[in-house]
This record gives sequence, structure tokens and C-alpha cells, in this order.
Amino acid sequence: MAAGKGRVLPLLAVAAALAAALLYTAPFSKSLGGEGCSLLPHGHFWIASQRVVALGRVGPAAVEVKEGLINAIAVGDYRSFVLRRPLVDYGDAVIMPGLIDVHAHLDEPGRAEWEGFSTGTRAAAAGGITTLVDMPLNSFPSTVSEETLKLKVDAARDKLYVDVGFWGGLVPENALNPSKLESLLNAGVLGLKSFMCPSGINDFPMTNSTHIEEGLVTLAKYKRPLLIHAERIPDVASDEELDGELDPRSYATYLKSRTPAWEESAVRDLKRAMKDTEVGGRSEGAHLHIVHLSDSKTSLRLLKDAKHSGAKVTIETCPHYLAFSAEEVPDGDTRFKCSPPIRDAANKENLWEALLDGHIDMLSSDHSPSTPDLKLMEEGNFMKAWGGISSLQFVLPVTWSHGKKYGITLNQLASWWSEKPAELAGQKNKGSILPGYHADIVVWNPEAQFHLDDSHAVYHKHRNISAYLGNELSGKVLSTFVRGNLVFAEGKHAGAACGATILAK
Ligand SMILES: NC(=O)N[C@H]1NC(=O)NC1=O
Ligand SMILES: [Zn+2]
Ligand SMILES: [Zn+2]
Repeated sequence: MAAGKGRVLPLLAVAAALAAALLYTAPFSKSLGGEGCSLLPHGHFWIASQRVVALGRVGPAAVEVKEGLINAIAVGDYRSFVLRRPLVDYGDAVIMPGLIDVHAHLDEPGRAEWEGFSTGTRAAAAGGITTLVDMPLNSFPSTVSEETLKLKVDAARDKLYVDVGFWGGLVPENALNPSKLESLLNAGVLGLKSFMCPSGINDFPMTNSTHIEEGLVTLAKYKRPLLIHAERIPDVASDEELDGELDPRSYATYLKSRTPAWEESAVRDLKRAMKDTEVGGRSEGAHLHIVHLSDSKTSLRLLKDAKHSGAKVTIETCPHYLAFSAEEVPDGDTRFKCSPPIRDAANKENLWEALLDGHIDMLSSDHSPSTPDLKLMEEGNFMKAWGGISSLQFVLPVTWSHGKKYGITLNQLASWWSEKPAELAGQKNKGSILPGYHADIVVWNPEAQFHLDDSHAVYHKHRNISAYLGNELSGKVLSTFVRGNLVFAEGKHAGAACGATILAK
């Protein structure tokens, strides 16, 4: 007995020493590093915490990650099975599906000076976003054909820190030409996007309802969505717009120039297209997705009615409509200019209500930066400045900081930012922490507060154009995993950019 024990003990001691060496506790201090795709030198490991958002619940669990996928989830007090190593113990931090941002303008090729794949995906990784879907406009050329999609994919090579898919553009040139549309869809765009008003980009002209209805018929065959910028210049100008000379530095002037009637006019114009998506309709199988809804009144009511009648319609809104109100926008501060505009505080309240009630399905950033000169920050001219909010890195803390007042839950965050967007983008292996799914995960501390001051690391190409600078926020991203690679942790990115381009098959 004694001799036997004597033989076992040293072995146990060796095992214990090995296990201790492979137990990581955040913060990682000096244990991170490497030039490779991951800051963590393991392809098979466990991560655990007291607050894992999985299987419809939040609680203690350990998640096994193997070769980029989630292999198993062990629910319960993981400290009883700590022998499974390597293990990263995140303590009280939240482990959640990585965010999927279905609406980002990365602007490359052609306008990399506005953002670009490298800076954009570094900012995404730092913000807990593990997948982006890039919009077809603001880059040059726009993504409207097989050839231009190829330019996107080529430009993205070796620059991606997170996974990136692409929407194609539905424009007058391809909308009535099914074979052109099919070649774009066959090349791998996840769906199409169109504008019902001028987009601000010359090579991305707007579509009318006929273009949309015809495009949907082709999309129905592919079961991919059409995303619509639903603002349309109303047929009758409102009295307010007719008022004489208005100060272009005043935010009220901008609001009057782009009233909720723009959104309402677009939604009314989509009536037939929405009807066509119903069971038995001309484009059954297709799906209309309204991007960045701002008008929480008539436009939302009409969309709710269409949903109730059986139309396949989903709606997104963006953190800036939930965080800011028109009353707070300082005159001349064009960082807040976007379209549709940020409206009054009552509108913001109604948007939160619609989100909590499930009428708004999901969130996206609509990160749409430009070079600072185009924001005309000195002149402060709202009518001439580039419209677009810079927010990619901050969407998680912004949603959480403002949503806390409304009692939002971690499961709701995961639904709005991961599950529903994965469904929209047709990503069946993303958006949830489930066995067999991609190990796309954000680990964050909801209680950590920070001031977005000059000392805060911002990875967007142009930090000063973000309307969130100076804000006090809570929710700090600790780690971001993309298909098992630890791509960001504690202010550091992985050495190599190993994100994948996602092409639909
Ligand atoms: N072209 C472009 O990015 N436009 C975006 N900017 C904005 O504020 N709303 C948009 O649709
Ligand atoms: Zn838009
Ligand atoms: Zn956009």
C-alpha cells in the first residue's frame, strides 16, 4: 500500500503542477501573446464564468471550445470540474454570444480613408463584435455585381480581425435584370440592400417600388433578404419645410428637412412588396428588412400591421436612436447627423418600448464614418455635413448603459445583437452558444464603468467624429473570441488578422 501510494503521489504532483500552469484567470497579466491568430496558445480549451448566456438562461457554466467550435457546455458550478484544462476562469464576467452587426459601412476598396477593413474589424473585435456584414455602398465601386463583390473580397484579404459577410446592392441597373441579380447572389452576397431616397453616393442610385418588387422575386428563390433604407421624399412637402431661411447650424433645421413623413412615405410605398412576401404571394420566401427605423409612430404602426397580416418583415433600429434625443443634440454638432435623424425624447421612449415588446426585432450599428473634414465640424452645417454615426466599438456598452434603465436582460441583448442578426444573415452556425456552433464569444463586465475620454483606446480610423466621446458608459469588453481565436483581450489584439470572409452558397 505504502509503496503504491509512493508511486502515485509524484504523478499527482506533476498533474497538479501542469493543471495549475494551464489555469488562466482574467486579467491574464503576462500570459497572453503571440504573433498568430489567437492570443491564447490553445486549440482546445474551456472558458467558464458565473454568468454564461446560453440555452435561454444565465448562470454558471463552462464552455468547451475545440477547433473553433463549441464542443460542449457544462452547466452548473464549473469549479467542481476544474481538472479540465486549459481553462480560462472569467469569474463573475458575462460570457455571451459575440455580437453580429448586420449593418456596417467598412468603405473599402475605394474609401479606405473613411474606415477600411483593418481598422473597422479591429474596432469590432475591441467592442465584442465577432461578425460584421458590410454594406454595399460607401466603398468604391459599390458592391452591385459579381465583379465588384470580388473586389471587396480581394481588398479584405489578410485584414480581418473578425468574420465579415457582404450585402450586395439592389440598384436600378440590376433590379429589373434577374440574370444580373442572380450572378451577384451566386457570387455569395448574403442578401441585397437598397435605398428609397438619394443615398449620398453617386454610384448607388435609389430604387422605386417596382425595382423592389421585382428584386424580391429573385431574392425569394434564394431565400435571402432585401434590406431597405426606408426614407422617401414625400410627394407633398410639409408646411414646416416651406418656412423661409433656416439656420443650417441648428439641429431643428435638419429635423424639419427630414421629417417622419419621409419614413412613412417609404413604408406606404412598400405596401405591395410586403404583401408579396406573404404565403402564396408573388415573392413568398423573400424577406424585407427595414434598416435603422427611427420613426416610432406611423411608420412603426404600418410595419406592425404588415407583420400581423403575415408579411415577412423584420425591423432593426440602432443604438444612437436609443441613446440620444434631438433635444440633447447641440447646435453645430454634426457628429450627431444621420439619416433618418435622431428624433425627440418621446420618440426614443417609444422605440425602447417597441424593442422590448418585440416589434423591433434587432439592433445594428449603422457605423457610417467619413473623413473628419466631411463632417464639417468647425462650420457645423447640418445640411451639408456627411450623415453617419461612428459607433462600431461602443454598441455593446451603449445598448447596455441605456437599456439598464428599461430593465433589459442579458438574454434580450443576445437576441437583439446575436440570434436575430444571425438569422437575418443566414448564418446557421453563429449567434448562439450551442454545441456545434462557431465559438464566437464576447466576455464582458457589465458593471465596469468607464469614461470615454481622451485616454480611452478607440480603434475606429477617426475617433473624433464619434458622438459617444465624452460619455460615461458601463460594460467593458474583456475578451473576444472568433471561431475559438482570442482576437482581443485587455486592450490587445491578436498578432495576425485571421477573420474569414463569409460568402453565401
Ligand atoms: N451612405 C450612408 O452610409 N448613409 C448612411 N448614413 C446615415 O446616417 N444613414 C445612412 O443610411
Ligand atoms: Zn441607411
Ligand atoms: Zn447604413
